[in-house]
Amino acid sequence: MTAEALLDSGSNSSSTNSLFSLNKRDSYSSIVDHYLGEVDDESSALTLQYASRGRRFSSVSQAPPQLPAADDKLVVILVGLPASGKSTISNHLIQHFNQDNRTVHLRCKTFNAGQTRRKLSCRSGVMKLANKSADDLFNPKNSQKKDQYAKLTLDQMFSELDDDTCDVAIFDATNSTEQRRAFIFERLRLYNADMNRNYQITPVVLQVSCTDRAFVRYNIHNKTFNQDYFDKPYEFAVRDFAKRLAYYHSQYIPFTSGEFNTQVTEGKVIGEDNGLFWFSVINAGHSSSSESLEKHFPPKATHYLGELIGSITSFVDSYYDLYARQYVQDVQTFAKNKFISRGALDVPTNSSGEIPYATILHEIVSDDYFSKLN
Ligand SMILES: Nc1ncnc2c1ncn2[C@@H]1O[C@H](COP(=O)(O)OP(=O)(O)O)[C@@H](O)[C@H]1O
Ligand SMILES: O=P(O)(O)OC[C@H]1O[C@@](CO)(OP(=O)(O)O)[C@@H](O)[C@@H]1O
Repeated sequence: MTAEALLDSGSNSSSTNSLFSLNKRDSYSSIVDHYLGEVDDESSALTLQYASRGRRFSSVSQAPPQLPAADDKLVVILVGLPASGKSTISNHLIQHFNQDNRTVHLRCKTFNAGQTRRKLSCRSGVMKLANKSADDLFNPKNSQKKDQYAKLTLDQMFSELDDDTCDVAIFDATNSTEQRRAFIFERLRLYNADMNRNYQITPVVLQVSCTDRAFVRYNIHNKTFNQDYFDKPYEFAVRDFAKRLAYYHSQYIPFTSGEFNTQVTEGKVIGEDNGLFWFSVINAGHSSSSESLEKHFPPKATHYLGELIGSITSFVDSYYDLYARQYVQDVQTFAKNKFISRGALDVPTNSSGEIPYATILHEIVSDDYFSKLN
């Protein structure tokens, strides 16, 4: 099945939104241009069939440890529910790469599907409210619409990797279904098999999960100040985000070793084995993984790839100590407080100009709410 068919299968909705009625093969840039009136002649549609070729990884002796091998790129595929900490942890990963001798020279960039959505659908800067379920992007019935933003973001990512403007690309989306991830892996294999492409890309899955209810409440609270919700009343924002999260829970399939093995096998079968790596951060590193996380090096892995994977391994292993202690303290402090000032925003407050957030948060994101999540 092709990458396009993979994403289209399983989705039975048809959209009337003009963005989605554009030709599937329109690139991110051309669609952004269409909407924002910017000029950019980039085209990154993937239309090829697999064309197997020899790997172009340099041998160990050719690749100085501090420098990227000429044709090696890394894509970090984030997997995790909304508000699990994906964007925060990926920013920390970039900070870590910038400080690690092995990776300090790398140009890292995040490609965020949520930003693409906001850029294209919140043109006034404000997220429009869905009046009916057919307009609600996060309702699983409308997953095809959300997939379009992910596809555009991926197009942009491949285009920038191929233009050599970054070495490590982080694909920041929930990527919460197996079907979505199969699509991404398929796109990566197509890229690697394309004789006209300049690089070879190795995928890394970074699964981020958050099961601690105090962490989830704190994270949702912080989400209500982001670009989707800054203009909306606190209670509305919490309710809307909680609904979004419940939708995601209803279709979330975590990455597993079974899926890992399937993807490794697929790469070998078509002769495009670029390796695959899987890492996991649970509760900001406060909990450890019960699963055996997997590393599959490609047949001609370079020293450079080994250094990169070593750097990510040390990041994940020390994540809590180096990046999350303050966060855990903040969650504890937050759990003790009851009010917050919401600045000049026109939202209901008490007589001191504060929002009784704890009451609202615990009423909506209640223990009952958690127990009903799938
Ligand atoms: N590891 C973490 N360190 C610090 N803050 C975090 C962490 N994880 C989550 N948060 C808080 O939760 C909020 C939501 O996290 P975010 O990274 O945006 O989640 P996601 O990208 O999965 O939707 C952040 O704005 C931040 O305040
Ligand atoms: O397409 P998926 O994988 O769901 O991911 C993109 C979506 O993730 C979200 C989930 O809330 O990310 P973000 O919080 O970064 O804004 C949405 O904004 C965005 O539309």
